[in-house]
Amino acid sequence: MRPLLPLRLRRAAAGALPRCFGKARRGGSAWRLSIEGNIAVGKSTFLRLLGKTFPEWQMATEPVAKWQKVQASSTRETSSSQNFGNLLQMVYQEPSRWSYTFQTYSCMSRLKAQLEPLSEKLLKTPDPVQIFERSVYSDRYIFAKNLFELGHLTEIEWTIYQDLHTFLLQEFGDRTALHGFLYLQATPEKCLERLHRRGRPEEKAIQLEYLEQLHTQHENWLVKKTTEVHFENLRNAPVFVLNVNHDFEDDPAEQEELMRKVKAFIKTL
Ligand SMILES: Nc1ncnc2c1ncn2[C@@H]1O[C@H](COP(=O)(O)OP(=O)(O)OP(=O)(O)O)[C@@H](O)[C@H]1O
Ligand SMILES: Nc1nc(=O)c2ncn([C@H]3C[C@H](O)[C@@H](CO)O3)c2[nH]1
Repeated sequence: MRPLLPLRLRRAAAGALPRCFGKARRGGSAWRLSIEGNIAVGKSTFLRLLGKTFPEWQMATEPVAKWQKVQASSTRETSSSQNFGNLLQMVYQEPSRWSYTFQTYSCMSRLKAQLEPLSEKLLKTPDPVQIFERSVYSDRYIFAKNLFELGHLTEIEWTIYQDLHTFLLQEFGDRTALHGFLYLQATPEKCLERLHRRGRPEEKAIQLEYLEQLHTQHENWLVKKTTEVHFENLRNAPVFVLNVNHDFEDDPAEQEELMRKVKAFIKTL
């Protein structure tokens, strides 16, 4: 495994002072964070709030629509109109058949999102920040790991997935690295309540037990740090835990407080 310097050391080596927020733009870079959290905890809602509060930041939503309608990527010769199916529905209906396919596809779509160049607008911003909804890391250390532990990924599938994941992340190294994580934390019961309220058809059969398993995976990776991770920069990345059990959607004071906390966290990076 090629050793990767922790990102903050690489920034320091390149002359950028990691504690100085204003220097983040040197070398055309931005502060890169991922929002992590259980299904329906409120990541998209939180991302929209961040977008409203900090319109100059660049946000990358989770590409759920692509998973719900898998299409061939278009080339000059082919049109991308053919729909090959709803992979999200397929993985929930038949997890042992479709988990490997899903994780390969979701990992690739997250990798593409993390490799997107900074927008012109962001490049003109003095303190550029990019926020991703989940990451190539949650793909492996939350979902794929959980599916393997549940027996939906076989030993051989899990081995190949991990091999591919490690290879891709080592190859793209710096370009996929994140400076920190915003972990939206709520009880699995609260997530189930929100999941039912949202009513996404593919998720109808999700039971509390699945959300409990995913909650444990998040806690082990981001809070207890007992999950074995394979990337030096990931081991050292700061995690900011935000308790979002409280329904903040109609509470502007709570929203303001959450946004203030995020800004303060970024200033510590
Ligand atoms: N803090 C909150 N208070 C009240 N309702 C919320 C809150 N956050 C989210 N919701 C509601 O919960 C539901 C799920 O939220 P959202 O779609 O943002 O979750 P998510 O974490 O992005 O889900 P997924 O894991 O599927 O991507 C939505 O109906 C949303 O309106
Ligand atoms: N199996 C599986 N692996 C993933 O990496 C993954 N990421 C998200 N999801 C599911 C959760 C929501 O239903 C829906 C939107 O987040 O997609 C995933 N499911």
